[in-house]
Amino acid sequence: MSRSPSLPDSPKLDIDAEMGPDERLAALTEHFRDVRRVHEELHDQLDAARARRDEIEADVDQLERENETLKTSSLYIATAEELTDDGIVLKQHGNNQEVLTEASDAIRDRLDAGDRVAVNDSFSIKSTLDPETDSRAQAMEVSESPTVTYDDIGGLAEQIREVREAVEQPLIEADRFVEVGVEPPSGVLLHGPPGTGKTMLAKAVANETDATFIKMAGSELVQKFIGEGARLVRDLFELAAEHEPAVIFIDEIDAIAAKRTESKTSGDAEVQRTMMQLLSEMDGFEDRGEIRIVAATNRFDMLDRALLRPGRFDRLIEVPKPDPEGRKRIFEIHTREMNLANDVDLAALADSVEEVSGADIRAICTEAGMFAIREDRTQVTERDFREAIAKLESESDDVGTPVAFY
Ligand SMILES: Nc1ncnc2c1ncn2[C@@H]1O[C@H](COP(=O)(O)OP(=O)(O)OP(=O)(O)O)[C@@H](O)[C@H]1O
Repeated sequence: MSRSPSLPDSPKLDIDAEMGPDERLAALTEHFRDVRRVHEELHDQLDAARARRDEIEADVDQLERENETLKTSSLYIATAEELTDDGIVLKQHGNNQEVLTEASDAIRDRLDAGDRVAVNDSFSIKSTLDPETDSRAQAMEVSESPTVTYDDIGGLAEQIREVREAVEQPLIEADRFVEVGVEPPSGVLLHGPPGTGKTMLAKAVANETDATFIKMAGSELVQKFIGEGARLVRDLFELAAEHEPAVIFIDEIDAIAAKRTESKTSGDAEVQRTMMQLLSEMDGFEDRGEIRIVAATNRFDMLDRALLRPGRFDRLIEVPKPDPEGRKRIFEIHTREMNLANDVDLAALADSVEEVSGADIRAICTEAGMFAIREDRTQVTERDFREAIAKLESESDDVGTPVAFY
């Protein structure tokens, strides 16, 4: 800032009693001239000061406006992926750019990996955001690392091989697909009776590829989140982009993608909109990077064929009920942690139950364990299994054997 100019000296009147009238008049005239000169100088200084004040006021206005814009300017949303000693690894939503940034101790203290934060242009964290409590969070089950492994799945060796080829390889060896010049399958559709391990397969592939598992149930979209289906489908893909690599699992896809002629809700414009949104997300999928989509249905016959076109669910994998060998393996898996008596013959048990699913076998094992607990025993015997089978058979007779949709 420029310094204020120094004030002119006050003029002095040189007059004394010995002066004659002419001399006094001359001195007074001289003094008057000096006073006028000083007055003019002061006047000029005042004008300059006023001009300077106007300039400063204009600067202040400008700074105030800039300050206001800075205060109100939008912040970007990002996810704190990792809190390291070197700083916080952020992934910005939308473009997925990853950066390493710093945060104040106050912010860092209340931040966990996976939290959403608001960042400015230079990626400094301005605030942390509350976990989403909206329908998006309710409608989707997100699991950073599901614990299911291929080893936990019995009797589906061929299906595991196909899922690995269609989902796992494109995720972990994306470059090879580019080198060879083939498009990996966009989506994989698992179809088969309830409780046969479709969800397990999707979880296992997410686990084995260290991908985030994001599940959405088609039936909930149309029953629970009425009017929000299309938006939730869009959010689902956005969420996956924020958590790459990710496996999107859409369970009961038939609820949003039933053939128009057969669907009870065929007239429902909302269901149609949800399905159109899904198709458009899948069609614009190529540039989505490390996201794979797995869907499941036990009503394959009902599916709108538009869903099965190339570039959409173009890999169909049937997940049937297990054969005797598969049943034995599933019995082994679900009794791994159980204290079995020597008389338990899992192969014989597997042979004696036909038409059961993996979920049924798990229920038999749990029920057999309950019989032992009820009788205060620590070992589970063959008889416990037989009684468990009889009990579950009678229960399924009570509710009626499920109609064979399939
Ligand atoms: N092949 C299998 N091997 C081991 N356990 C199985 C198998 N299939 C099903 N289970 C058991 O049944 C449970 C339910 O299976 P899962 O949810 O994967 O079936 P699903 O095919 O997705 O069923 P739905 O069509 O009803 O959603 C699993 O958590 C697991 O305990």
